[in-house]
Amino acid sequence: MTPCKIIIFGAGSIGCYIGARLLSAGADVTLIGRPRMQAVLQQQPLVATDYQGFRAETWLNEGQYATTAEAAAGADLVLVTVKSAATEEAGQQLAPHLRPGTPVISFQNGISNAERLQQALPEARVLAGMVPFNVLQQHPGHFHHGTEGHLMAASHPSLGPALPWFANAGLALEMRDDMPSVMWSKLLLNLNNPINALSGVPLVEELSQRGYRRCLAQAQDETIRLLDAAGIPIINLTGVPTRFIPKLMRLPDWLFTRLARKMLTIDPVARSSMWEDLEAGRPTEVDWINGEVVRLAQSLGRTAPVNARLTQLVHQCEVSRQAWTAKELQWAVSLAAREDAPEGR
Ligand SMILES: NC(=O)C1=CN([C@@H]2O[C@H](COP(=O)(O)OP(=O)(O)OC[C@H]3O[C@@H](n4cnc5c(N)ncnc54)[C@H](OP(=O)(O)O)[C@@H]3O)[C@@H](O)[C@H]2O)C=CC1
Ligand SMILES: CC(C)(CO)C(=O)C(=O)O
Repeated sequence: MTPCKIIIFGAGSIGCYIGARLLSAGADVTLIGRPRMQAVLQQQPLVATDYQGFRAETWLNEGQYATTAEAAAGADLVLVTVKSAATEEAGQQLAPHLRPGTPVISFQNGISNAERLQQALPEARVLAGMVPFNVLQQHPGHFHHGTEGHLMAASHPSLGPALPWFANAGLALEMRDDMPSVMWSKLLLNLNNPINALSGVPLVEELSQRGYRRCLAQAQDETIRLLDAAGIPIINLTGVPTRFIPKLMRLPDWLFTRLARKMLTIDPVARSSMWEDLEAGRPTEVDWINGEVVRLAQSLGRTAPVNARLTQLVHQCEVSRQAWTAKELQWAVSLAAREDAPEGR
């Protein structure tokens, strides 16, 4: 295989998991992250597990973890795995160290991260990427992949040397020519992030309650209408056709649990990355998830009251840490939709 120096900028859940898998396949990987993760990984191996029984433990040597972007010098590929609020800073720190044309994949949720990263890294070739699965840091240094799906990124010849390393690591990376559709279709699934974060319970427990599912269905329906108006095709990323998901969400619990058995084969401990942010007292990515829907609506001269309300509730929760029962949240979301409806509708 062609040697390929892979830098992962953002040693958190996604960065450490992907890094651990690539390292376990013998890839040349350096993680760039905070000193607190470095301290953990000096005391114990980096552990990656998945829901299918995979487990890898890797003791990192000195060169495999760095706390500053200088370590990115000579990179053949950079994966950016920081949260959306840190995108510009990541780009600014990496910029002086990358060779012109270096491929950089933004493995981040939301719509605009790759574009924002490209602005901060004008000499690099920034490509949008998509991580469909959930990764939770179960213990410090132990990253667990809890749901199905494979990685996708914008197709580009510069990724050629890296692809066999991903395949060997059991992390298929699919090249796509329709990333706007991939990213918006993933965002439709991420609309559950604020609901999961506000519920305060694991994903399985939240999705088992119809009230929470109805909130998700309302946010998704609102977004699908806007995507149709904007002419952005929606693709299927799970076993259930994406357009059918809101209908599935509205079913009564007894029927939902029967029909969505596969969707609920999520690890009982898995939660959304937005819940993790709230729990850690960090600002969330809600402005880059529901906020993108509000901006899309504005660009079309329309409104997105459900997504606007969820954005507002998450910002409140960043301060108050108030959890919402399914009934309370459903009431708040329905009220927002009704207040926005023109008279007589
Ligand atoms: N977790 C998940 O299951 C999934 C997440 N995603 C998406 O992937 C992206 C990454 O998420 P996730 O891995 O959960 O995020 P994490 O917060 O776990 O990881 C990001 C890490 O990068 C660090 N970091 C940020 N800026 C810098 C910097 N300048 N220098 C060094 N380290 C830095 C952060 O430290 P600090 O916190 O101190 O800033 C943090 O440790 C997000 O866009 C998310 O939405 C997509 C699919 C699933
Ligand atoms: C995988 C999924 C959809 C899990 O909620 C996610 O993207 C996240 O947590 O940010």
